[in-house]
Amino acid sequence: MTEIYFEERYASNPDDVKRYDTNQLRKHFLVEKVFEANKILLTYSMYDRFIVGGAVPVGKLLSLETIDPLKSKHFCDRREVGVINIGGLGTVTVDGKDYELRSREGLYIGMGTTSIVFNSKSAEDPAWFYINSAPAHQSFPTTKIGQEETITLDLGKPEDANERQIIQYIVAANVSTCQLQMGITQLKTGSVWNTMPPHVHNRRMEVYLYIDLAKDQAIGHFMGDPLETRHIWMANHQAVISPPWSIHCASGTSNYSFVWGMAGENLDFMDMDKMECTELR
Ligand SMILES: O=C(O)C(=O)C[C@H](O)C(=O)CO
Ligand SMILES: [Zn+2]
Repeated sequence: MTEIYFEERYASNPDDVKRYDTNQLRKHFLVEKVFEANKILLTYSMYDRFIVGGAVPVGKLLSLETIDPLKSKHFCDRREVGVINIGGLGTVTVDGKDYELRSREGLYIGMGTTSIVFNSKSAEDPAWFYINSAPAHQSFPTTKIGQEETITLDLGKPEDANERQIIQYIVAANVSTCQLQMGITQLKTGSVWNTMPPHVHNRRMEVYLYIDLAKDQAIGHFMGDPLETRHIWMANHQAVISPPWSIHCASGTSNYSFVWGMAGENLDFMDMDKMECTELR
């Protein structure tokens, strides 16, 4: 029996968030613990009913079984799932079929799947499976996204300290998906700003998981109404929920990467209402 822990997060009204103090901001939007050995940790956000979590199998299998808030027999009865491995070599077995995932490889799992089992090749270097999930209306085939199947966009400039690569895994151009999109953005050495100029997309919520950040470094993540921004200080392997009305961008004390995941009204990755950085308040 797999130990699955879940937490539920309700959606907040932007007018209320203006009055949140540091602890309230962290309680509602920060996901401090995403990964724990031999457990599946999940956070169910009411923003687009997006689930974010992690599975780290160390010397045993972990099975993504349903959780009570879903009131469904299987986790994927009404949902699709995206997985990106940020650890060592591992396998995801979907309805009996093995998908081997190296580090930075991804998997889309379609609605109607009845069994999802995570395994690591080695207990010394376990796989770290990062999980995103959203409600689905149609069953699309389970599809592995190797690094060669990703789409890379080069953005930013070193002189603006935001030179980075957006690596798209689950986007409509390469995987059939109902509403879930996922990818990784990697900042070049010396660049610290992601998503600058920032944007909102009222049609989609988004979650960022920060990775590749050294232990003695930190991320200052900006969120909120563009004219009422707030910040949350974050560490490596923490995630942050961005409501559809909120900007989501950060500066690190060094370079880093992050996994982004989105769900909502459309699959148009470029649907963003951008702000000039000089307009932010
Ligand atoms: O650095 C960036 O720019 C991003 O990675 C942007 C995210 O992908 C995003 O916010 C997409 O809506
Ligand atoms: Zn975004």
